Amino acid sequence: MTAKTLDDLLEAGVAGRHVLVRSDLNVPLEDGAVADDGRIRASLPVITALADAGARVVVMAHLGRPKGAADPAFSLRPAAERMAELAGREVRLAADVTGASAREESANLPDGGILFLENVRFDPRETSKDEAERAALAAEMAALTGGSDSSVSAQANPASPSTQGAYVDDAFGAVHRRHASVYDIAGLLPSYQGGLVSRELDVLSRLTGEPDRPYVVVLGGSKVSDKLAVIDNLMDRADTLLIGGGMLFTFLKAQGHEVGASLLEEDQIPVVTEYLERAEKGGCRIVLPTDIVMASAFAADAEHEVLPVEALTSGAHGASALGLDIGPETRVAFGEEIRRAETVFWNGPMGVFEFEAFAHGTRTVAQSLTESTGLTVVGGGDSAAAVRALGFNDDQFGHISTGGGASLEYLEGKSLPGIDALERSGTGHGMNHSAGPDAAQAGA
Ligand SMILES: Nc1ncnc2c1ncn2[C@@H]1O[C@H](COP(=O)(O)OP(=O)(O)OP(=O)(O)O)[C@@H](O)[C@H]1O
Ligand SMILES: O=C(O)[C@H](O)COP(=O)(O)O
Repeated sequence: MTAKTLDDLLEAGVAGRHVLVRSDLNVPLEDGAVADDGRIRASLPVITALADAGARVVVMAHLGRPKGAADPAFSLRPAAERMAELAGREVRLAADVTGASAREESANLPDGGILFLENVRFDPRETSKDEAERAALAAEMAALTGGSDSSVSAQANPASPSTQGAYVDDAFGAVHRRHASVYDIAGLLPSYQGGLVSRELDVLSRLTGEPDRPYVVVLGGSKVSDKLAVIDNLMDRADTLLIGGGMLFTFLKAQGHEVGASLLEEDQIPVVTEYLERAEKGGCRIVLPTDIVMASAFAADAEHEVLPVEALTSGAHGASALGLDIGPETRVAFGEEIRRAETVFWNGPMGVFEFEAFAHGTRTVAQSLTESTGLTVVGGGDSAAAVRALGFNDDQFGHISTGGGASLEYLEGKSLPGIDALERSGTGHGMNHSAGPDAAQAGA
């Protein structure tokens, strides 16, 4: 089962047609402005390629997690404005998702025009667990492609080839969500995989297939339980796992060390112990830090000292001390492992990089990736933001995944609803397309 791609759609011809594009424009904002435009830049090529080919491009995206109602703090306006700057052309923004404004703006969109719908999560049906609710919203979204007669559903509309709509999913960061604009919509229109999704899947599949060795996975961050399933899957594939960030303290605790007030997930200790035993029996090496930066408090200016891991056993550092970064000896060791690797996947900062005093581990890992001659992949929203905040450029890495949860779920071997929906659409199974040239293609 393969999904149809953007090239298939461009070949079929898009001039004068409405094309709904789902993008992941979930970017951090600071004082109402876009703080990191990585996801906007990554979404630009598909949108401009369609507009350049004469499509009427209707972009759907979410921002943050508003509570199913319009909330100006989560408006896509800053993202639309940034997109307009980057694209050097007008980008219009509807005042709602599928309401009167969206219908009117969409109907009046000229060939080559770009329209953003408002944050799709302003409509509670977008993320609803109720399939019928999601389906109703998806039908309204699909109807936006039907010209001015928005009351005609996409299924019922025997649209002529010149007006028939299409759907492109380019939101890799959201493909793990069973949401109306990601999943349900693909059952209503001829659907295509965007170039960003194709590229992400292409790179990430090299990590689950036959990666060049040594294959080193660097894991950090703060969500220990989220990442344990990834460790389970990757232990059979990677040669070495380097463990840093908040998650390392559950490993140290499992080895009998005292970790004070450091991040700890006590209930995961048996799981972690099993991983350490599995690693000892051969196969994958799990490399833990040999020294830690212990701080007196979780603060940018907290007093701190470097302690060798053995010194943690006595608990002399006190119950309120907490580990906020890997130490200098560990930085050197991790750096060497990374530079020797032919394939590196990194997810999760090594320390609290937001505080300069505890950013050294993350900076060293990022620097070492840039010095590696192999394939280097950075995955995870915070990890991508960290490398940029620390002054690195995207092109210093083989690939910076726009997906956090999505890339992890992919590496865990989970099926991704957004991808499944496109593949089903590609084979025509369970689809309900309107007639037209793409309907024939979708059933091919
Ligand atoms: N020792 C530590 N103690 C507490 N927090 C830590 C520690 N090391 C790293 N962190 C925090 O981990 C956070 C990032 O973790 P997370 O697991 O969310 O990363 P990610 O997977 O890249 O992001 P996302 O989940 O958004 O895709 C950062 O905010 C960082 O400050
Ligand atoms: O930031 C992300 O990982 C994606 O945009 C998905 O966002 P979500 O976790 O709120 O669904």
